[in-house]
Amino acid sequence: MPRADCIMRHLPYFCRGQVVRGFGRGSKQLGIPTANFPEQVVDNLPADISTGIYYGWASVGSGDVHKMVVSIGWNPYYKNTKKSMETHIMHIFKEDFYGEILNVAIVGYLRPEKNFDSLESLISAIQGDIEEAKKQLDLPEHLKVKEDNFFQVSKSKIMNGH
Ligand SMILES: Cc1cc2nc3c(=O)[nH]c(=O)nc-3n(C[C@H](O)[C@H](O)[C@H](O)COP(=O)(O)O)c2cc1C
Ligand SMILES: Nc1ncnc2c1ncn2[C@@H]1O[C@H](COP(=O)(O)OP(=O)(O)O)[C@@H](O)[C@H]1O
Ligand SMILES: [Mg+2]
Repeated sequence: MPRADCIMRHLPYFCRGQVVRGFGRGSKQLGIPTANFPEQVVDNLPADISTGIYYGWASVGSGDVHKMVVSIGWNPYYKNTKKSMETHIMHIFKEDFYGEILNVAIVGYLRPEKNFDSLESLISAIQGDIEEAKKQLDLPEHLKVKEDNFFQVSKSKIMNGH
């Protein structure tokens, strides 16, 4: 079976988890903050979901649903030894949201993780991913996932707690 089919079989893929601290490189070095999931969430991904760069929708707590890009893997540029799953949300937040619940719906695959010979080329690749994701997410098949019950449930659950 072609590689892309293996990935697509799982999509859309929904998951939620608490936002934890990573290495603090996302915003400081790259200018692109990524909300990192705990190890447990990463370990629970389907075994055959490929590492790489994906796009989809995300919300924080019971907040609005925004476009996002997510990187799953070992960040070859930084040679991480632990697999991570990091989401950059295409939205300006007033403050950090460590400790909050991040809801993520992955709808499409962009590319495998790569190594780069400079920080500038890593940054421009990520910026290219963001532009491509924004375009893809305007397609009707992807837009409908934004309205999925997954995001509604996260709202009602949190409201019931008050
Ligand atoms: C859309 C996107 C694409 C990425 N692509 C790569 C990649 O190809 N290679 C790589 O080493 N890291 C890639 N990264 C990961 C960045 O290196 C990572 O976000 C950065 O190390 C921040 O890590 P931190 O949250 O632990 O601070 C990507 C991140 C995003 C959001
Ligand atoms: N648009 C955004 N997308 C993702 N995270 C954001 C965004 N805006 C602010 N943040 C905050 O920035 C943090 C990620 O910054 P980053 O530099 O990647 O640090 P870390 O290594 O701790 O993940 C997130 O956990 C979140 O609290
Ligand atoms: Mg991060």
